[in-house]
Amino acid sequence: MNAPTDRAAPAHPADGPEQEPLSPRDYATAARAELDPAVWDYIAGGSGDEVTLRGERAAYDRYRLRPRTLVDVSYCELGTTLLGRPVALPIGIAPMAYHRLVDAEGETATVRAAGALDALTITSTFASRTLEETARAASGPLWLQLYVLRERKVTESLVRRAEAAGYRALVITVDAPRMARRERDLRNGFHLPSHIRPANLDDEHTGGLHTGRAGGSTLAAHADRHHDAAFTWQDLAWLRSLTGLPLVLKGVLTAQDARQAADLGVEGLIVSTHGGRQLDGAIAALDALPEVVAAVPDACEVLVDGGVRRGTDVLKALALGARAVLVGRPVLWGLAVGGAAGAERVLTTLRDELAEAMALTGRPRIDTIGPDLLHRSPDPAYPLTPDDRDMA
Ligand SMILES: Cc1cc2nc3c(=O)[nH]c(=O)nc-3n(C[C@H](O)[C@H](O)[C@H](O)COP(=O)(O)O)c2cc1C
Ligand SMILES: CCCCCCC(=O)C(=O)O
Repeated sequence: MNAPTDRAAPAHPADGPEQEPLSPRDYATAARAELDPAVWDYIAGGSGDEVTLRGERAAYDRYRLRPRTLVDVSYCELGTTLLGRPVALPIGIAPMAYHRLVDAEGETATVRAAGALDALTITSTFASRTLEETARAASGPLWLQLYVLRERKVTESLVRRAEAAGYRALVITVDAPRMARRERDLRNGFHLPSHIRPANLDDEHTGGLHTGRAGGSTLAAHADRHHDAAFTWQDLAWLRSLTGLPLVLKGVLTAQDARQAADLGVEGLIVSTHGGRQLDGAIAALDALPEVVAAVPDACEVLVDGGVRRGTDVLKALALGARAVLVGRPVLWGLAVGGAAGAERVLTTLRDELAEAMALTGRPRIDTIGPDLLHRSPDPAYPLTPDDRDMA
């Protein structure tokens, strides 16, 4: 059994004399060398046969770019707005549980990295720092991701705390009524090391996360106990009535659900397969994006996540109608390798690559990016190697 140990999160090797990683994938290689293998697997892995995990990358590789030339691209403007607030770039950080698995500081380091670029951060319900600590460390926009728990008063209290701490939106994850079977975690008997806990929840809702056994994942057992698998569209009205904060649904993949959400006055959608970690066999988020965008009025903003690893990926998602993309694993790789500075370098790389891609395709502003930029080829560019699978 390859269970995580109680050893401290890694010292950051990028501080040493080695060659600095250049791309997000370089960060993945460096992070993998650093992390406990069970932690690496928890982060890298997907559900089932990991078909959807691989599909997220393949979807991006199917698109080629159709550049325009002789356009003045001496300055490219990356700024946009999200839910009416300006952001410096259309790239934000996806909600991810337990950043302290990869860095002793955790979410407060991540949010400082995002703040340095004025990028959006979405903090997870299962953060390993409290939402208040994260808000104090933030200088960029901050949204809170919510898992709706059986005990509604816990959810309600998270909503109140988010309002008080200055969060600007609530992101309700709707693709995880239960946790999918993630076989890497089951094989590893994945559990949290003793110094890490879901800091936003009280002891009554955090038990059992620290003792693993081969064949089981304590995160899955915890979700079975506490997640409300009976939460439906009707219950969303309850959440709506609780707060004036904008609501964003994360994990929508069909026009039907998108329309239903927009009809209920939801302000935003995140098209997502949870990074290939929930329904295995689900359509890639990038492939679902056009139908979701077409189904909702402009007032309902559509973001996408899953498999974004290059600035050209961001460009492709924007061309298919996304208002912004979210990045998950690459941020944890950067954090593992270099703490806040490492996460910031990953985001900066993506930002600079996007600026380059905009210049080289003759699209100097976000509003010049549209579907005419894309050519869809029938097959992925390159078969994925086993290594790609883990970097996916
Ligand atoms: C380690 C890890 C933890 C995650 N935790 C959450 C979570 O707490 N809530 C949530 O809505 N999504 C969670 N996700 C899914 C991400 O928000 C996002 O959808 C996905 O990682 C995007 O794909 P990418 O990692 O390929 O960029 C998690 C993903 C990872 C890799
Ligand atoms: C899906 C229920 C447990 C959530 C744990 C954090 C998470 O979303 C993940 O993908 O891991």
